[in-house]
This record gives sequence, C-alpha cells and structure tokens, in this order.
Amino acid sequence: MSELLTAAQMRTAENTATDAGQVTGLELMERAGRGVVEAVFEEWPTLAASRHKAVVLCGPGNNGGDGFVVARLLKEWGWEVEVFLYGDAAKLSPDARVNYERWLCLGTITSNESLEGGYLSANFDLVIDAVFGTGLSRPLTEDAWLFCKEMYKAGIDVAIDVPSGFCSDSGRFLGESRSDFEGPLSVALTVTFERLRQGHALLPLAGVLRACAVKSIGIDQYLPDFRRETSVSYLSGQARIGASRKAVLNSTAQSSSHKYSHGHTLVLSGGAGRTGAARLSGRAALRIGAGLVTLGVPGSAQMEVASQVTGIMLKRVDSKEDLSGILEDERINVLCLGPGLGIERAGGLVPVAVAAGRACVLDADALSAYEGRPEALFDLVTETCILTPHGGEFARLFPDLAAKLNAPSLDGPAYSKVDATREAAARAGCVVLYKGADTVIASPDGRCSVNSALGERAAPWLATAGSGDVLAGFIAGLLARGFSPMSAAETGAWLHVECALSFGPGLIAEDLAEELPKVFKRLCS
Ligand SMILES: NC(=O)C1=CN([C@@H]2O[C@H](COP(=O)(O)OP(=O)(O)OC[C@H]3O[C@@H](n4cnc5c(N)ncnc54)[C@H](OP(=O)(O)O)[C@@H]3O)[C@@H](O)[C@H]2O)[C@@H](O)CC1
Ligand SMILES: Nc1ncnc2c1ncn2[C@@H]1O[C@H](COP(=O)(O)OP(=O)(O)O)[C@@H](O)[C@H]1O
Ligand SMILES: [K+]
Repeated sequence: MSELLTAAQMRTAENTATDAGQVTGLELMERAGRGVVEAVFEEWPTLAASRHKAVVLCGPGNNGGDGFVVARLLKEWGWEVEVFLYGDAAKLSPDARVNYERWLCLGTITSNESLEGGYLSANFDLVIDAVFGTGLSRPLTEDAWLFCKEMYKAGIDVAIDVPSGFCSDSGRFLGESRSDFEGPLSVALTVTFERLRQGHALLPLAGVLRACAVKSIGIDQYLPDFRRETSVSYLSGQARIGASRKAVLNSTAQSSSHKYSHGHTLVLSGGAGRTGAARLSGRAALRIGAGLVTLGVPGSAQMEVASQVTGIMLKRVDSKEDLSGILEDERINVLCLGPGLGIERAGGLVPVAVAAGRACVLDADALSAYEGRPEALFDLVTETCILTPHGGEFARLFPDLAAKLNAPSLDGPAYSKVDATREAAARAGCVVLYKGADTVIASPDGRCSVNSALGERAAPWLATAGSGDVLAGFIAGLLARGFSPMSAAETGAWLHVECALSFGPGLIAEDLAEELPKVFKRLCS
C-alpha cells in the first residue's frame, strides 16, 4: 500500500524542504528533469543507446521549467531536441526562467506557428508534455487548448507530472469536454515525483495513462505524516496487504480452530428465480474464509436454492419475524443484504438486519430501497455497516454529491470521487465503497483508499453481471473473520481485482471466488 498525494500536499512538502534550507527550488527542478530522463530510459532502454529526436512542449510555470531541464539533458545526451513555449517568456516563473535561459545556450524556441499540420507526429520520436502540471487552476483557455491539442493529436509519449489539462487531484479534465478533439487520449509514460498524485488513480485520467513512473526528488521526509487520517492509500499492483491481514488469510489454510471461530455470515436472498445473486455472495463469503454461511431464503425459493448449494446452509426467511428469530443465534456475526433481494423485501428486512447490531454489508437493492429517503437509511446504519454502491446506487443515496461530481469542473482542484466518497461516508456514518474501475473506499473518520483496476491492474472483464455480488460476499466473509469494516472493504476489493487478474479474460462472476485459492496460495507463499 502506498499513498496518493494532492497537489497542495506536494507543494507544502516542497516549501517545507526549501524553507528548511535543505534544497532550492531550482535544484528540485533539476532533480525532477533528471528523473524524467531516467524514467524514459528505463521505460525504453533502446532510446538511451542511440540518437533520437524529441520535442518538448513547455508551459509558463514550473512544469515548463522541468521541460527545459529535460530538453537540455537530452540535448547533452546527443539527441536532436526542439522546444515550443506556450505563453510569454517574460512571465516565466523564476526557476523556469533560469532553465529557459540555460536551454537558450544550447538551442532555440520554435515558433508556435509550426505546430499545425501534423508537425509533431511527422518529425519526432518522443513528444514530451511539460505545458501544465499540478498548478493548473482553471480550464485551458482557447489558445492554451490549441497548443495542447496538437500534442494530444500526435500522442503524448511522456507527460511530466500530469498530462496538461487534467486536474491532478481529481483526475478530471478541467472545463467542458473538448468537442473539437475526438481522438482517443492516451499517454504512454507519465513521470511524477515522490508519490503518485490522487488523480493518477482516478478516472478519467487513470484510464488515459498507460504507465506511470515515480521518481524521487529527495523530499520524502517532508511529505505529510501518512499516519494522519487525511491521506489516501493506493491499493495498487505493488500493494501487499498488511501482515495482520495476511495472517488471517493464512489461517484459512491451516486452521486448527473451530468453524464457529471463523464467523457465520447470513446472506439474505430474493424470491424464486432471483436467488443467483445471493448464492454468488454466499459462496464468495465461504471461499474467503467465513466458517459458516447461511442463505436466508423465502419459502417459495427454498427448492430452487437447495438444489444449487452444498457447503452453504439454508434457512427460511419470509418475514421480519423470521429474520429476528434467526438472529437470536448470536454466532451469526455478519449479514449481507441486497444482491437480488428485491426492493420491497429489502425495505422490510434492512431495518431488522441493521438493528441486530452485527456487521452488515448493504449492497444493490438494500441501497436502492432507500431512493428518495436516504436519511432513513443513514439513521439506521452504524459504524459496523458497509455500503457498497455502484454509480447508479450512489446517485440514489447521495444525489447532491453525484450532481457535484458530474457537473463540469470549472476550478482546480476539481471535486473528485475521493471527495464524494468521503462526504458520503461522513454523512452515512459508516464505510462507503464506491465501485468502479477506480473503486474508492472511505470511512467516516476520513480514512480513504483507492483500489485500482486500471493501468497495470486493468481488468475490464470484471465488469460482468454478478461481480458486485461476489464483492459483497468477499467483504462479508472478511467481516466474519474479524476484519474491521475499512479493512474488510479494502482487502475484499483488492482480492476481487486480484482474482480477476489471475483468471483473465473470459471471466464470469462464478469464476471469481473459485480463483481465490490460487490467489491465496500465491500471497501466502
Ligand atoms: N511542487 C514540487 O514539489 C515540484 C514541482 N515541480 C514541477 O512544478 C509543477 C507545478 O508548477 P506550477 O505550480 O508553477 O504550475 P504549472 O503546472 O506549471 O502551471 C502553472 C502555470 O500555468 C498557468 N495556468 C494555469 N492554468 C492555466 C490555464 N487554464 N490556461 C493558461 N495558463 C494557465 C499559470 O498561470 P497563472 O494562474 O499564474 O496566471 C502558471 O503560469 C509540477 O507539476 C512539477 O512539474 C518540479 O519542478 C519539482 C518540484
Ligand atoms: N471497467 C471496470 N474494470 C474493472 N472493474 C470494474 C469495471 N467496471 C466495474 N467494475 C467492478 O465490477 C463490479 C461490478 O459491480 P456491480 O456494478 O454491483 O455489478 P453487479 O450488480 O452486476 O454485480 C464492481 O466491483 C466494480 O468495481
Ligand atoms: K504536463
């Protein structure tokens, strides 16, 4: 697990380091430029071995300053380099100005008039975007867009910090979408410093980046104290679930304890013909380590479910009273409600389930049942609950937050999925896991993680019917094993993607839980 930074956190770290007299801004810029060149040669080793042609598009701030450093270093490496400048050279930031002048000792600035007519794609091996970075505070002006558009059309090979126009906190393109540019946006390599920015993990930006490199510029010790609650964790491909979590997973394989000490999950099912979703959740809970799983099924569906399950037990739950009766068994420590439950049945059963005071995963219909009256749900839930909405369900429960997220972003930093999920968790008073290829998990105390299924962890085949039901079951099973709500949501979401990656394309929801043993074996070896 690593941390994601906001632009403000990075700026503070930079200022603290320079104020402490540890380093100058100019030196940081030099290190940043050097880091970019190193990352390029690491990504494409053949480029280091011979002469190539690069173009660096620089902007008016320090991102442009980094660009001038890169241009100089590549030129000194023996490459042919051209530089374009957006904006007035007289108004460059002071450090950028120094590097602009250093560049002028080696080369020139090409007139922006040359940019048109496919000049970039026709003439260069490497197109480097150093126009705007983390300082972008408003949508690109028309002339800034005309400058950047040529770069996007050619295809950006290297973006310094962030591709220009995107907000590095939210991952959103600032302003209205650009109807005059239809090409697919894609950036081969993005090089950033010390840690990834929050926006690198969030859509749409995360979907544009093919590879990211993080280079040190020597200010790690000035980064925020990540034990504080304001940081955002990144559950990435490199993430290794913590030792305690691993120990719990390990114990599923070598248990000498009784099954009841591994918890008992009750999954409530819908009626006949709608039981598949709950069966998926139940099996997932069992596979991930719940000692026992019971499906609570209406009488009309008992035969259907009985013919489909083996390791899972069955109890008849037609009414609230039936559910209350079953919950007298205190060994049931977790409930999972929503998948295939039906809106009406959910409306009746959710209050009883939550009032029982056990850990509780509320998904799908258990959330949609509260459309138009979300406060009723928030009044019920406690911090032992987890809400797992997808985008549609999120908008039903938090229409104002969804509207903010969908409105055009006219200022930077723009309102992000991290902001929305944090607000949602604070409002609901429990952990909220907002699904997607960039799943965001937040707890009411402000802790937050992004679980990525993008970039190196892209698993688009996870968007298949029923995969969310499996996720709900994974989380419920981990809760049964004693994970805290935040940990269960993080670990469940992370393992969900690991299973999808391990299985590969062709995956259907049924395959996910069956892939777990392989994933566990790899983790525990
Ligand atoms: N922090 C660190 O630790 C380190 C940071 N480093 C580097 O610095 C970068 C951040 O630099 P930065 O803050 O100077 O901002 P940057 O992205 O260059 O843009 C600001 C310029 O753009 C302008 N501008 C803004 N919006 C605009 C618009 N819509 N249309 C047109 N213009 C617009 C804005 O103008 P203004 O708003 O002032 O009028 C200003 O001139 C960071 O990404 C990294 O590469 C490294 O050197 C190493 C250490
Ligand atoms: N493009 C994608 N790449 C990876 N994972 C995705 C993508 N789209 C959705 N997911 C994941 O797939 C699951 C879908 O859940 P959900 O929308 O509830 O579907 P269902 O109701 O069919 O189970 C979620 O875990 C979500 O994070
Ligand atoms: K950039």
